[in-house]
Amino acid sequence: MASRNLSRFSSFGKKIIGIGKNYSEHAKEMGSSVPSEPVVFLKPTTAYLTEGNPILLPLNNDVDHEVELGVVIGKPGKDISESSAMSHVGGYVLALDMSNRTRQAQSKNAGLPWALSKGFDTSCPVSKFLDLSQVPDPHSVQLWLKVNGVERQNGNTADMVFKIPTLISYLSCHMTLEEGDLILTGTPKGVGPVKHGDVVECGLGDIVSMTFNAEDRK
Ligand SMILES: CC(=O)CC(=O)C(=O)O
Ligand SMILES: [Mg+2]
Repeated sequence: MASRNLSRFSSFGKKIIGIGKNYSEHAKEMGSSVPSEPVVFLKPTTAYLTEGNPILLPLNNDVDHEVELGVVIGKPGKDISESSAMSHVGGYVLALDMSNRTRQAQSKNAGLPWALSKGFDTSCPVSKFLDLSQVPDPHSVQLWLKVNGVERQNGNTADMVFKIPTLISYLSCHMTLEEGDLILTGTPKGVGPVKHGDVVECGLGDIVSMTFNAEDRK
């Protein structure tokens, strides 16, 4: 695996590509079947949030937490093969894919895109950038999340349906991947609501953790 130091990224200013239902137990808890190819959505760059700033809950206040491993693209590419895909990874972040469930259910039922349910401001809290040496095996790390100190999610990236090389190859056949793009690789089971005043703490094994307060947006 190429070793590039991309710790110069203080934020990941490029597009955020979300992958849905990439853990079978989470697909099951959502009442969905396991997809036969990756389910893809986008979040705008205004979704990024760093520690020290609150998650602003949208007005209908029905937001779930989803803790995820984020893959940061370090080398641009199009039509990337699975065998070369990992050489395009520049590093990782711990990420939250905050999701407005009421709106998402409305969109699903109407056959409409998830953009508003997934893309509201502050819907993508991220940790500091982790370079490749900090996550030597991205397919074997624990993802955990607590709300107000109570565990809600605890899963392992080994259980991803589509592994990182498959995701990179698949996505790059549809859109050019740019340096600084972030791929959210899906969440394990245990998603649940976050309300005003809640404290959300999550981690990637003992590699990194982050904490965010949630507030109703004004
Ligand atoms: C049902 C979802 O919101 C899909 C998703 O984002 C996931 O991580 O799975
Ligand atoms: Mg997600």
